[in-house]
Amino acid sequence: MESSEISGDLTSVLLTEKQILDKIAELSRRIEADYAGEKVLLVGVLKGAVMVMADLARELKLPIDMDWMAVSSYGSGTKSSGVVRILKDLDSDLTGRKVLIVEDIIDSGLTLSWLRANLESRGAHSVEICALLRKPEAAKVDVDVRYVGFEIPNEFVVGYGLDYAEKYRNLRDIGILAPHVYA
Ligand SMILES: O=P(O)(O)OC[C@H]1O[C@H](OP(=O)(O)OP(=O)(O)O)[C@H](O)[C@@H]1O
Ligand code: HPA
Ligand SMILES: [Mg+2]
Repeated sequence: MESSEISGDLTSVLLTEKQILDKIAELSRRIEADYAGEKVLLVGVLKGAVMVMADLARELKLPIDMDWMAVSSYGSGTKSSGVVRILKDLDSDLTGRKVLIVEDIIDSGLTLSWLRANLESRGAHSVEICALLRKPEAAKVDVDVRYVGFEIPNEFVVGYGLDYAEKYRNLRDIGILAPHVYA
């Protein structure tokens, strides 16, 4: 995307590509220490988590499997509907697996609290969460997250996988979406 096309759509850049990649490296070192000698199943939550998943998976010096699930609670707006739908299920059997859910953002927490319960009910050995971003002020339910990259203010953000109406996912930085875009 041309920066001239989107510069007016962002109020500011919140996190640069470098800050994001440094954080993913830091989280990877913690994950490697916690799962040393074990095989982890990374479960990426489509579509927002594709960039985090791609960078985290390549940064981790651990044997991993990767699988994907697509759930949606936002439709095309900026508010969670609270109703989580499975759009695409996992291919893997979770029995006895050490599962690490990889997410871009925890906003209300509704998606992840539902997803964790869903995956736990499939007989996984453990289900932990790695989320690049969390908005503490937006939490509607408490989610126990082992690995969090950044706590961010309660603003709608886009880029690095995060969209508004399917746009902006390919921005390398994460920026705050200008209210005029969705007003
Ligand atoms: O904590 P919550 O309030 O539940 O919000 C977080 C979820 O919402 C977004 O996904 P979305 O459902 O918009 O789908 P997408 O990943 O395809 O963009 C985001 O990627 C998280 O998965
Ligand atoms: O701030 C956000 N940006 C993009 N997608 C999202 N899904 C939940 N919160 C957000
Ligand atoms: Mg998502």
